[in-house]
Amino acid sequence: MSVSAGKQKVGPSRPDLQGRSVALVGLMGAGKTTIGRKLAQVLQLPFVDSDAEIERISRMTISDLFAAYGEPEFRALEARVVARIAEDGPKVIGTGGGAYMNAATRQVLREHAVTIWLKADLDLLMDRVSKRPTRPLLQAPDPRQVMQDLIDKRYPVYAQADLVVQSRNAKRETIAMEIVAALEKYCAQKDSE
Ligand SMILES: Nc1ncnc2c1ncn2[C@@H]1O[C@H](COP(=O)(O)OP(=O)(O)OP(=O)(O)O)[C@@H](O)[C@H]1O
Ligand SMILES: O=C(O)C1=C[C@@H](O)[C@@H](O)[C@H](O)C1
Ligand SMILES: [Mg+2]
Repeated sequence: MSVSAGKQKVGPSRPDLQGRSVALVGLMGAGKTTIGRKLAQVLQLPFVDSDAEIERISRMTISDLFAAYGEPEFRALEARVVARIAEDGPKVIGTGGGAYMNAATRQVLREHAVTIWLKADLDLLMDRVSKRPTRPLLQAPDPRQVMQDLIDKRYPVYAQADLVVQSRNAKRETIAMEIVAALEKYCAQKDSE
């Protein structure tokens, strides 16, 4: 069976995920939500975004949750939501940027998903996130420095993901198909172990 993203037809087969989900991790602006949605179409799986799910359940925006309850409460809620999403059958999961920093969340994702780190450089991230003021951590006097600090702190942890795909200003379909190719290789190798 061949898979296609939009008009582009690429790749001979769909990865055999053996019931696992695919979870995208990485920093704010890397494209987890945007690419995740496209990837879900290609893999014919449901797409769930943990930030959107948190907003739906709480009926509050992420910014309002941070303001009303503080970051630690948000993180606790996020860990519960990601676990529930991951345990609930195969899908593509777009995680919030900080979700993978939680050790219990990493464990849940190890058990239920193939994790992909969408890696991006500072300029790309800043270009992307500067368009909308929806990310509370970046409502700071020097958001670029905040992002650099997050890169320093988080990249060694994101590096624990099963696969790394470089995010860049390429078509969403192109990045999604790179992920499919990486998944095919990864799953084929796992199956032969
Ligand atoms: N390949 C791409 N080409 C052009 N724009 C893109 C691409 N991928 C994402 N974007 C844009 O970059 C912005 C950030 O993307 P997105 O919201 O998917 O990031 P995210 O990783 O989910 O961030 P967060 O952790 O804050 O949820 C969005 O405006 C999106 O439209
Ligand atoms: O990187 C982060 O810590 C965050 C990323 C977003 O997805 C949201 O989950 C929130 O703005 C926090
Ligand atoms: Mg997102």
